[in-house]
Amino acid sequence: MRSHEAGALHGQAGDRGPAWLRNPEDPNRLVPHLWADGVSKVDGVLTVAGVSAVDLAAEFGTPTYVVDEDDFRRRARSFKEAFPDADVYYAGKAFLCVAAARWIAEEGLNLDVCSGGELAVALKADFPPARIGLHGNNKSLAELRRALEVGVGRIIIDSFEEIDRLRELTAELDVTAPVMIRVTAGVEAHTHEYISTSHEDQKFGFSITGGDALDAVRRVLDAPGLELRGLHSHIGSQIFVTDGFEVAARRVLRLHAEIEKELGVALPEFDLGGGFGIAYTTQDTPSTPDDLARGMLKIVADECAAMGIAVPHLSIEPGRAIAGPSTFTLYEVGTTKSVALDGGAARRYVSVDGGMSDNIRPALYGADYSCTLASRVSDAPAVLSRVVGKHCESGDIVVKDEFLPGDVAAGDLLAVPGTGAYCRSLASNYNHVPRAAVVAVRDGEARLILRRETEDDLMTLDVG
Ligand SMILES: Cc1ncc(COP(=O)(O)O)c(C=O)c1O
Ligand SMILES: N[C@@H](CCCC[NH3+])C(=O)O
Repeated sequence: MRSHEAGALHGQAGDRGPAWLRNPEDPNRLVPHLWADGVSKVDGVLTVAGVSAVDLAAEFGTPTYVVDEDDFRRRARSFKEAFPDADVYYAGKAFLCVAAARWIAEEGLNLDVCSGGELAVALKADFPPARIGLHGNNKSLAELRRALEVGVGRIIIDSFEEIDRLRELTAELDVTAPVMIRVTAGVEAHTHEYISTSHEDQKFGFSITGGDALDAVRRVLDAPGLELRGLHSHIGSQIFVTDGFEVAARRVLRLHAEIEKELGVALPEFDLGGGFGIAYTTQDTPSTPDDLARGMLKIVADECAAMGIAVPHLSIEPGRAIAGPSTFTLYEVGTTKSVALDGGAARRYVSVDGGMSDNIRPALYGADYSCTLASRVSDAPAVLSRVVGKHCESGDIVVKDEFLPGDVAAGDLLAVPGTGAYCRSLASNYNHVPRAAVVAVRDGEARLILRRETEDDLMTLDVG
């Protein structure tokens, strides 16, 4: 893992020099760590698990998210193997559909859902409810009721109102709800402000320093239908600097120990959350699950030993680190333009047939991506290019700066790696563009797992 300066924004624009200061990479070769295991180039054509991008575009159209199923499964398994004594909850908000939920179940992971909709997908996939955790800072009564009725394994409480709602619902349904309490440890996660969740001034969790966390613990312990399993801390997403996890673990374990000493309750569990960063560009060098496990398990063990408490049963919630690298988005180029810049330089704009409706992350967080020509070999000199979408926004950027062969033209296919997390799940219908399809590829076979929306789908909602 590379070391970072505190405060740098990783995977977001601004954490590295401008692309034009870097050397262009050979456009006919891939930088392996940005792509799923099964992806390579054969005579310039991108292939995944033995299927060519040209064939995928012909069969499924573009834009399409293409998942290397084995890569997704391998990443899920590698968290399980690195944390053998912990429960690994895949964070479904990163990407969820029935097929993905089944892969997660088959690889032995648990599932974190954060809405009634995600819960419904999990249930449609026959995901065992006891292995599901329900998150959310504003769960509705209906969502809580459904979770209790189907018997989810745990509900992560995020507000005082939720404690009252659960108290009433558990009495009405005559059930006991296993719960965790989400706390904010007051740490800086060194990621984009919008995906940072453990500083004090934000909406998630109960503050430890402000005393709400202990208050929530008392109230839950007082509620007859609630069984408090432990504390939960999630400090943010796309994090590379592991100090944040360490500080948070220490602070939460101190509260855990205080609960044992002051209230006489030894909580059996502790959830460390997710947030592990992935490589979007050549500048990002993420930790492996093994690295993460070594660091996090040691901190927990050392801290518990220092405080004289038993090590609680741990859980983690990786989302992006499982789904993100498994997928690339395949686009077709429609138009190109060269624009003169101050100082005599030019920028080449390459427009593709998707954009912020299938990947809002560049517009929302200034996130940086890379891309490659996927449909042919090219010997044309590389030109600094900006890949943009088809939406009516100048911020509709897919890849801010990339060296692409100067002959890229209408009809070429481009592929953007690392789009498995928070792209389809954050997709929109902006400009009434139907949401893109998701195709899983394994052993030379491509299978549609989420079909493309159609204009008819959009019209069904418009009741005139
Ligand atoms: C509570 C919780 N757990 C897990 C995750 C997954 O985060 P990531 O996809 O960065 O691993 C999130 C999202 O940030 C979250 O809010
Ligand atoms: N949507 C964010 C991550 C949020 C994680 C959920 N709390 C991203 O794309 O980076």
